Amino acid sequence: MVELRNIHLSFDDTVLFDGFNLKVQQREKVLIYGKSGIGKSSIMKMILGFVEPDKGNVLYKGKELDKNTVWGLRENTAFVTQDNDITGGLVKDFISEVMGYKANKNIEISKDKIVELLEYFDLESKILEKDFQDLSGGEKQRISIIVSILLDKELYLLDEITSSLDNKMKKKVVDYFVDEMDKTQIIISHDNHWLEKDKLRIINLEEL
Ligand SMILES: Nc1ncnc2c1ncn2[C@@H]1O[C@H](COP(=O)(O)OP(=O)(O)OP(=O)(O)O)[C@@H](O)[C@H]1O
Repeated sequence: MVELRNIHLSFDDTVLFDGFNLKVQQREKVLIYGKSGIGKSSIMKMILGFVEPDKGNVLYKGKELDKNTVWGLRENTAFVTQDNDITGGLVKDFISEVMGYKANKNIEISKDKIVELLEYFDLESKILEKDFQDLSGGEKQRISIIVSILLDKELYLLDEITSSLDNKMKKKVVDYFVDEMDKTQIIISHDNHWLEKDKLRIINLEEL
C-alpha cells in the first residue's frame, strides 16, 4: 500500500537515510523504532508528502506520490501525533468539525460508536461538553485517538500516540489498534507495550 524506495534524506549536514527501503502491504502493521532524532517522524512526513526526499520515491498503491496522488493518500489516512494542542472549543464541536472536512464528508458519526469508544478509553461522556484546551494531555490524546478511529480510514500513521497515557491505558490503546482494527498501520513508539505484540512487524532503524 505504501512504499519508500531507495530513499536518501538529509537535513543540513546530517544524513538521515541513504538507500532506505520500506514496503508496507495492505492491512500490515509495522512498528518503527529507534533512538530520538534517528528520523522516525521524517518517515511519516515523507509518506504524507510534507517532506520530500533528496533521492528515491514514495509510492502509494503503486503510484508515485506527486501533487495529484498525494491528496488521495491524505484523504485515506488518519495521522495521529503526540502534538495534540490542535484546537480550542468544545470537544463535541471539534469532533463535528473534523467530520465536516471535505476528506471526511462520506463518514457518518454514530453516537453509539462515540459512547462505546469513550467508555473503552475510560472517558466520561460529559467530556464532550468540555473545552478541548482544558483537557489533560492524556485526555487530549485519547480524544484524538477516538476521532481517528471514527474516521475509519484505510491507513493509520500513529506517531507516539501513547506518550501521555498511564500503563493501563497504553495497553488498552495498543490492544485496540493491534487486535481490534483491521487497517494498515505504521506506528512510531518508544513504548514497550507495542513491542510485546507479535502481530507487528518491527523495524529498528538503528539496525539498518
Ligand atoms: N525540517 C527540518 N529541518 C532541519 N532538520 C530537521 C527537519 N526535520 C527534522 N530534522 C532533523 O532530523 C532529525 C530527525 O528528526 P525526526 O523528527 O524524524 O526524528 P525522530 O526519530 O522522530 O525523533 P524523536 O524520537 O525525538 O521524535 C533530527 O535531528 C531533526 O532535528
